[in-house]
Amino acid sequence: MGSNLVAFLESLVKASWPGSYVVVFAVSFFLVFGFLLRRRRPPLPPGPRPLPIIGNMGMMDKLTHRGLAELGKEYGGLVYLRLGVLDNVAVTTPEMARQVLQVHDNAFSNRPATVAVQFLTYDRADMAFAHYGPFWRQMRKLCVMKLFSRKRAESWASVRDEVDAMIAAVAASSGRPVDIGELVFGLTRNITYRAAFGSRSSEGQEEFVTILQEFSKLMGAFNVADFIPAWLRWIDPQGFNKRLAKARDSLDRFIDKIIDEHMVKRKEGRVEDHSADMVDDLLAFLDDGQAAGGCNSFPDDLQVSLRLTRDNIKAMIMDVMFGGTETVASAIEWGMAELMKRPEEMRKVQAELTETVGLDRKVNEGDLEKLPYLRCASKETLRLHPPIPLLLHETAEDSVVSGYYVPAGCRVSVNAWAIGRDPSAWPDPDAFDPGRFSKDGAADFKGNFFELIPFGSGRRSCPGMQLGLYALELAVAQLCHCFDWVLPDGMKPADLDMSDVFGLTAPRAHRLVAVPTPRLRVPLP
Ligand code: HEM
Repeated sequence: MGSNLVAFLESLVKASWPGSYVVVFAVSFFLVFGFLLRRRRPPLPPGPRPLPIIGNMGMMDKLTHRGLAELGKEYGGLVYLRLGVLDNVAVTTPEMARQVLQVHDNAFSNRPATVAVQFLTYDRADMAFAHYGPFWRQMRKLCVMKLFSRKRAESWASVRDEVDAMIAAVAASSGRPVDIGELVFGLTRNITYRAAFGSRSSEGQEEFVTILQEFSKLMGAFNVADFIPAWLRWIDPQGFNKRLAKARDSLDRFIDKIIDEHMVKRKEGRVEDHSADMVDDLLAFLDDGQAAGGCNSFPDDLQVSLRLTRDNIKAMIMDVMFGGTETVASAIEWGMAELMKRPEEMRKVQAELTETVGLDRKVNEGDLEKLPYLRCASKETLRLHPPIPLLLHETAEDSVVSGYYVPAGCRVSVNAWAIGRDPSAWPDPDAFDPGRFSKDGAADFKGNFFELIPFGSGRRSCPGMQLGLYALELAVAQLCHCFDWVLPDGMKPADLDMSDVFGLTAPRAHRLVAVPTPRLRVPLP
């Protein structure tokens, strides 16, 4: 290759074409400059040797939280993989997570998006996939101050009411096996649906669930287009593009109708602050010449510059549905499964509930902060089973982390699952032991304790954390307080299967089924 190039340059000079000296000089300059630059650049992080063109695509089955944790043990906390044309780095230790999410957070705060995600989020018109920048900052403010804030009565009321409805459904099945997985997935879907659209009608919900399922399949599917150069994507050998267009059309039809109904309600002045849902909140920013007014009671700095399109509103609603449904459902189901596998831990949680709440009423919101062991059990559940096992980030610029070069546009997977089970951070890391948190007061989710990052840390951390924790703790508290549970068909706790499946979230591979019997002295409604 080198000798061919030299021969080519010589032939240019021999041809004595007037421009040839300029071409020879320019090519030589760029070769020497490129060589010097690469020599001065620190090495890429260690990792398995990539093959020409396809890189490490032969190891696609390793790209799960478990597979990447194994690679981390072999190569260290920062592992480099090349997938087709894409640079990838996996982060598997608390210290490397701190480097990426805190020390170099400016460079690591973009989000990667597959072809499907890009299309289904209306070209990153949402917050979760928006690149870090002014638009994302304004959306984030809107979420933290309004959509998911403590003051937003409708979201919190929907958690309370829906948990009560779930407890009534369990009471009606007393003495018979209950599919807890199915139950809690329905619970969180109802909570987010109602918080987003204000409606409890199950009629529209079924259509919406079908749309969500198709979105979820498309976002998680393997698509060749993600690994080839952009100019070749039109080939679309798997016929993905048609399915993507159809899925987005269905969402357009569904949400446009809801937006239109909400706009009529706003025009007629029928929206009040306390009953506003997320569509109402977002419509206050719609760029249709009639923004503001109605239920808009935002802090001044938010009212200044945020103007949304219908696409922004649709994409944002999908963020809430995806961000708040499977994550919370998976955490509740794992929490209940761990407590059933360790009956002595279930007894400790129930003893605390009996002592604090008594057996004559259900748990209410105010009780939660007086239940420290329940909080420890929630932390332990999220340590062992972070609902989003890989936090997906992308670099905005070239960086050097712990002496290794990470190029701009590199996809970064921070392995929250591996970090929660890192043996140098957690003694006996695979054991469910809530008591470990009673001793360690520093272990919280505020973002500075990198050994425990189920909600991420830093700029892109979860804005729905308070709402998610509230739903998780209220549901687990209510299920443990109102009922005693045994596994069906004489199954022993030790036989309960605890395997998971890998996707954007990591739910249980097999749904948790158990038999409830009432525990309170008062009848449940
Ligand atoms: C147990 C419950 C939950 C867990 C464990 C969880 C976890 C996470 C994680 C790990 C991230 C990414 C952090 C990062 O990349 O560094 C995230 C982001 C996000 N979550 Fe949650 N989440 C939960 C509940 C919720 C709820 C209830 C909502 C909304 C109602 C929500 C909305 C979001 C959104 C919109 C983002 C994107 C933030 C951004 O990119 O700036 N999450 N969540």
